[in-house]
Amino acid sequence: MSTVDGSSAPHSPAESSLATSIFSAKSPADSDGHAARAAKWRFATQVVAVDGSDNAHGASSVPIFQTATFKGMDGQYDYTRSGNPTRGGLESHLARIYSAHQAFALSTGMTCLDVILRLVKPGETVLAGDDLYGGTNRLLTYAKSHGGVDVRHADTTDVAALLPHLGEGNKVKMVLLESPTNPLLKVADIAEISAAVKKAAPDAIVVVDNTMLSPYLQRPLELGADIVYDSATKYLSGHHDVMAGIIATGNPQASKDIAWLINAMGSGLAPFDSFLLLRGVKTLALRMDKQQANAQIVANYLDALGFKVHYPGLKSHPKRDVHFKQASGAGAVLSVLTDDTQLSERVVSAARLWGVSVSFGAVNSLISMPCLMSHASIPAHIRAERGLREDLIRLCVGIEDPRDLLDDLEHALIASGAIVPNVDPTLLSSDKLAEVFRENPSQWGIERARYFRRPNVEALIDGVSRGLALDGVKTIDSDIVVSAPGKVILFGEHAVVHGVTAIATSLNLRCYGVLAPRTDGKVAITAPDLEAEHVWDISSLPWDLVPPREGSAADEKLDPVLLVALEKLVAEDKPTKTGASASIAFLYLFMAIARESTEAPATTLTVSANLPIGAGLGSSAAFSTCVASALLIAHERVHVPDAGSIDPSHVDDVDSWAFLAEKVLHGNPSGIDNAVAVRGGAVAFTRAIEGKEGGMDSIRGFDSIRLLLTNTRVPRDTKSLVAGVAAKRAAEPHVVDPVLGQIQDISDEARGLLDGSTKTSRNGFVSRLETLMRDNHGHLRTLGVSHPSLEAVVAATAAAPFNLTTKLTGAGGGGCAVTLVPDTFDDANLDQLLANLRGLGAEPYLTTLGGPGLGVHTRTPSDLSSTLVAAGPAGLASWADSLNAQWVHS
Ligand SMILES: N[C@@H](CCSC[C@H](N)C(=O)O)C(=O)O
Repeated sequence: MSTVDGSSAPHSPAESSLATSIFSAKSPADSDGHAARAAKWRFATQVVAVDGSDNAHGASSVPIFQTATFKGMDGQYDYTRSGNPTRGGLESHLARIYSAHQAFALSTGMTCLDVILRLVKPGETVLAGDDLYGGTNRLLTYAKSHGGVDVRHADTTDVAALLPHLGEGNKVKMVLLESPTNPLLKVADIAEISAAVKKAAPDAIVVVDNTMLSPYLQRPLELGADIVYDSATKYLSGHHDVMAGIIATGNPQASKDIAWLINAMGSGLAPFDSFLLLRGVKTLALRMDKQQANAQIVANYLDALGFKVHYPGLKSHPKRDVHFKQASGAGAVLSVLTDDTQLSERVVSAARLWGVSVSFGAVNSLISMPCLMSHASIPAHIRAERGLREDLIRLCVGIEDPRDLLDDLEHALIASGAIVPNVDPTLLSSDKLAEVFRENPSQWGIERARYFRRPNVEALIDGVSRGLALDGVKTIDSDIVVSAPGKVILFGEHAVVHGVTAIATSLNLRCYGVLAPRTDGKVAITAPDLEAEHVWDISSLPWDLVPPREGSAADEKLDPVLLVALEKLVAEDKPTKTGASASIAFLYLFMAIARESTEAPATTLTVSANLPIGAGLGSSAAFSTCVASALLIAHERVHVPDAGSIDPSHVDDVDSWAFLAEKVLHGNPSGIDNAVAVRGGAVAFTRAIEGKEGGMDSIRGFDSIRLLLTNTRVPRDTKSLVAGVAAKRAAEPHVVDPVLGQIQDISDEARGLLDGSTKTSRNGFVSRLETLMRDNHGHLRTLGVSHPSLEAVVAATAAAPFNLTTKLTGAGGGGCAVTLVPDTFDDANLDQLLANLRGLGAEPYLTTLGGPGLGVHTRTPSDLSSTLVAAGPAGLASWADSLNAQWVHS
């Protein structure tokens, strides 16, 4: 019985708990920070790294202290019932991998439950699940009949079903859960139940039997449970050559109580068995990965044959989302119904490679009939009441080659008559199936199974292997952190449609993205501002549809077939329109850049922006730039220097991919928004029209200027505003054409000011820009695209003492206005102006014009995704600053 850190272990044999491990009692010197690094080891490392360095002879595995007694009166150990170094070594190791305060090794899983149940006094209540292992049910029944304990059962998949037992007047001392349950694989929300119990019955403890998953896949103490136990006979030891049980406790009181009971009862694990368990546990992660991959293959196979399969790894599992919220895998036990008990018996008897045996968790696969075997001790009528059907077959999957497992299972299914291979589906028409269903619903399940053709086993295995990353998942080493700015059109909106040059500049309101590694073969997007939250198996994406491509730049056109396939795929999750567009754009780039599934890195992209979305300020281009740059960096197609700026050819590549994403989002964008988002500064854009040559020129190097950006919050319809100007031009060319000419002059002059070819002082520069803005706004008013809400902002900013110049930006008809704020403008006046604008119902943002484009953080600490989301739009700027300003830009 050992503490994780060895610190609170008793030192006198006279005390009840004596089991401080010889391996954790003293810590080796930690001059190189080893302890801090070791604390971050992943599970597969921790489980192997048994700390055996402190034993007297340097034995590299924990020795077996096969002794009942220890000499002396003041040593650490006196009697093996109270403590033994081999058991102590095991317990120290397990405490760590369970994230426990203390761990205890006992003789079996049922001994663990026996010890734990002794915490309940006569008259107190144990509230347990309604699907639970037969031995658990037996011991609970005994506690009721012989110990005066009030034992109740409820459906633990529904926290509401537990609440009536927990409130005032109830004496619930213990809530006992399995998740997933044995054998129906029902899932309880451990965190939700633990929180509900703590609230409604603060003195009650939550106990979880974690045997079905082991601590590798689920650690209930981290979810709020007080005590966890496992039958270590199963996954922990892994070879069915030792019986053992583990109790892991989450707090000092539970540890103290359990330690006392184990010593008093003498239920601690024997030294030789402790050694066997310690040996077995080292391969837990390795075995479990293979076992659950095989289980997924078997579950998919039976599901494809039309059987009702209970397995949290199947999409049809009703609590799949809850399961994967609390566990990192579906486990390796599944159960299946045939609708006919005798048929099930024939299937089980016909299996050869699958051993007919109770228990699970060993490296070899087992098949059983729970009602006749592991759960036979539950009376038949109670089994029926609890939905445990007699025809249920339990499959406990091992590490064999899955092709042999499927072959043996298929042989058993055919031999028993459960399936007929490769029946021509036309022989069993859907009409015929409907008829069978009407006459005999239970026969329908079997006929339906017959209807299905044999699944393509190789494809099934391949898909699962890739999905679960058995062939080595491709991912990235650490988080990739990128950012890109929004934009405003400073001059030339609307006129640009008619061939006039428009000038857009970047803002220091930005979108930030973190691309983080995953190890599960999936790709995900989390963009709360865009309502995008999706995860996909990489292997399930439509890779066959990715168009072939040469070179590093993106295609000019979107592939319509891939686009439609992705639209359908994303629609399955019923997203909002914005969420769907963002997800499709991300997936399109994810696939088109990778080209093949084997090249696609398992990652999660998390995105957040302090830029208003859908206000004409280039938020989608900033998003597209973040997606494109993060993915290109992940594929090492864009290299990020430690200092200086990103290579211009790489910047061009990012721009081409961001433009492609913009096409997914907007159909036919001009490209000006992504050009600004990628390059920053300003861009002069002229559309090729009526034989006139177009072009896009970057303008860099001008000093940024303070800008007040005011969102009127009046929604606008860009299409009809653009059409309105075209109609006006057709009707009144004598009015509109001269206006367009004057706007061209404004853009030309502004370009000269921004690129430095027109020399002037800083004040002259700002004041000339103000004049040009005032003129341009007047022209836009003439074109009919202003709006009372915009004119109210113009008036509010022009009023004394502010005297500032404002112009609408973008489509007009509402939307946003921009106001230049000269360097000398008084702060108190600025505060007053912001308040006045808010008073008009508008949303003002103080920002600057002309900041940098694409930014990439050069030395990224890990786990930034959650802090990015937690920062929220208002905290993003300080979040970015907190990354020590180690950014390089385009
Ligand atoms: N005869 C035994 C059956 C043990 S079942 C073991 C294991 N927990 C399982 O679920 O297979 C008994 O009655 O306890």
